[in-house]
Amino acid sequence: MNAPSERPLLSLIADDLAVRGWSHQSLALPPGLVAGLAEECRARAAAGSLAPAAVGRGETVQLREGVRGDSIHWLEPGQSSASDAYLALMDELRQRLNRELYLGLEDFECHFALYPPGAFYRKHVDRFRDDDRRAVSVVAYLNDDWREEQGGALRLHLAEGEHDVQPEGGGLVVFLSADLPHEVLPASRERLSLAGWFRRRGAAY
Ligand SMILES: O=C(O)CCC(=O)C(=O)O
Ligand SMILES: [Fe+2]
Repeated sequence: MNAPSERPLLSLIADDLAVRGWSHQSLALPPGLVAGLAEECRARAAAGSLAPAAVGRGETVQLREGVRGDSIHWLEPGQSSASDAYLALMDELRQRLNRELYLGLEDFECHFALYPPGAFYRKHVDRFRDDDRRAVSVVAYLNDDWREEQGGALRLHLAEGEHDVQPEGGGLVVFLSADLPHEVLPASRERLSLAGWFRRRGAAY
């Protein structure tokens, strides 16, 4: 087994980001972690602690069902062992990206997202107009046995055309937040994920 500092997966992601600005790794997360995170997300949903997601930030924040239909819960350190394990892995990735790509990533913010059947997130970029700290986006999927005909793909609008990623449990998508328009297509079943952002220090106003 590789020591954490040697994890080849993290280097693959760094290489992809350097070469083309995005990376998709299937089976990136251990199955036990995926199961624990999915269970936590469902339990929080059942307890009513997911809130309808907003669009924008600060004074421009808006709830827009016509834009995105997911409900979310922000992760806090110490909230559960599964969440802490995920945050620890993300911190390893942050350090690796800084070491290999000199990105100067300072912190990570991340939320569970639950898209009910039919929900979608229209084409967007993740960097806010009034806050440019988000540098790298990371989405982890928590869905067992996803089938393509169930919809729910993450559609990346790349310079060379569209590329669809299925939200299969354990998969991880990483991309440069400022550069890549993307959208979540509606699905016929519930769709669980973690969406997060590595941030640089910056002048938010
Ligand atoms: O869940 C996904 O595949 C992407 C979600 C997304 O684009 C976002 O939350 O900004
Ligand atoms: Fe996004």
